[in-house]
Amino acid sequence: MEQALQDKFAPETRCFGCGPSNPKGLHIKSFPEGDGLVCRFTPEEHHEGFPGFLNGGIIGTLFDCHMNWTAAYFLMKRDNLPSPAPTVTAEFSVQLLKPTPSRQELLIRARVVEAQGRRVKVEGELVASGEVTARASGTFVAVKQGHPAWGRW
Ligand SMILES: CCCCCCCCCCCCCCCC(=O)SCCNC(=O)CCNC(=O)[C@H](O)C(C)(C)COP(=O)(O)OP(=O)(O)OC[C@H]1O[C@@H](n2cnc3c(N)ncnc32)[C@H](O)[C@@H]1OP(=O)(O)O
Repeated sequence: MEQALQDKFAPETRCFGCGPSNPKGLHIKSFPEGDGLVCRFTPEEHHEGFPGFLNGGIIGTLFDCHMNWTAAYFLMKRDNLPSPAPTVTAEFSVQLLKPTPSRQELLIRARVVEAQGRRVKVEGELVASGEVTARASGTFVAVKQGHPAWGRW
């Protein structure tokens, strides 16, 4: 199987949601598929909000990181960069449509809906057993040299 973008481009990073090197992180894995990226994530019991259902903040982190990588990968392709652009989250919002079951594999899809310069808008959805349980949208910005995140991935 092809490597996840996080493992291929940023194996040393420690982001709570997507850093492969954070021993306490979620270790999400994003893969290009169709016109966006997909991520499959199986929660653990300590990610629950109530028994059998996922905590809303964890859902937010899944979207935050996966949409961030969607923006970073989009900019890499658009601008012919050697690696994903160093993007940070400027804003994002999540709609929790129904409780998300936590004891199964979940699918998160994301795609770019608008891009201008360094700013990329992304939309995402979380699917459990074929049902969309949450949606999200966000704005991600590629940072310039001098930003605290520059060169830290
Ligand atoms: C080997 C290499 C491997 C590389 C591998 C890379 C992997 C890449 C994936 C990483 C994945 C990590 C995932 C971590 C996810 C976090 O946790 S990131 C941490 C949380 N986020 C932050 O700390 C960001 C804090 N905010 C900031 O630093 C700054 O406000 C920002 C977002 C960089 C923007 O500041 P700026 O660069 O000065 O940009 P600015 O000129 O003000 O705005 C640029 C554009 O964005 C728009 N914008 C700015 N802020 C906002 C906002 N809040 N809402 C809407 N639009 C906004 C502006 O309107 C402007 O739009 P245009 O006028 O150009 O159309």
